Amino acid sequence: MRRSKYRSATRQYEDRRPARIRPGQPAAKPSLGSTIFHDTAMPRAAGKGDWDVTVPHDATATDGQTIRITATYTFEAAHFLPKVHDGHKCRRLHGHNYRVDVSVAGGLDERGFVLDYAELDGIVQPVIDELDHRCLNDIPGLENPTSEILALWLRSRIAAKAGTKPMIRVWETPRYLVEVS
Ligand SMILES: Nc1nc2c(c(=O)[nH]1)N=C([C@H](O)[C@H](O)COP(=O)(O)OP(=O)(O)OP(=O)(O)O)CN2
Repeated sequence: MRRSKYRSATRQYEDRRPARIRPGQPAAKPSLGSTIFHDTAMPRAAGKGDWDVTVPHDATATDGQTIRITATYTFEAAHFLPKVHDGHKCRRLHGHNYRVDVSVAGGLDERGFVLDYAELDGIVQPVIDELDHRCLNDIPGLENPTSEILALWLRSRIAAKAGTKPMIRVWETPRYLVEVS
């Protein structure tokens, strides 16, 4: 019973799926009070009917709100910092399990998305793959791969592909974070 409901809801969703939207494309403007989501696959609260999510006001965030989505990526890489002093431990080759958070802000499109997470992944993951299991110093632009320079490098690569400037956070370790916006 639950499975057939799910299939039916999936078909409904696919029928209503909008055309692909590029990042930075102007947001559509839903009318005030419009219902943006209705999914019969969602569980129902007893006696309360289907769950409708009703937009309480203009969903395009033109009233000063900032809506930002963030996706997190990880990769492992080696590096050394050639510009620190001779005795600094980070001058020696060593490795990190990096975490990168990529955030994009904007108005909502007709789907109610700033950008589909999957579209963001399609832009960012190939850039992350260029870094994974590499010595960062070998990559053009990362000859001195501090977290700060890595964050700037990532921002410029992702901005070129996305058409919008993301906020980047690079975690070299769970305690050390660089943020560029
Ligand atoms: N502002 C910055 N300072 C430092 C950077 C940097 O990119 N920007 N990088 C380093 C080194 O890469 C270093 O490896 C950082 O990690 P580390 O000090 O090793 O931190 P750990 O958590 O790994 O420390 P342990 O106590 O050795 O486990 C240094 N500074």
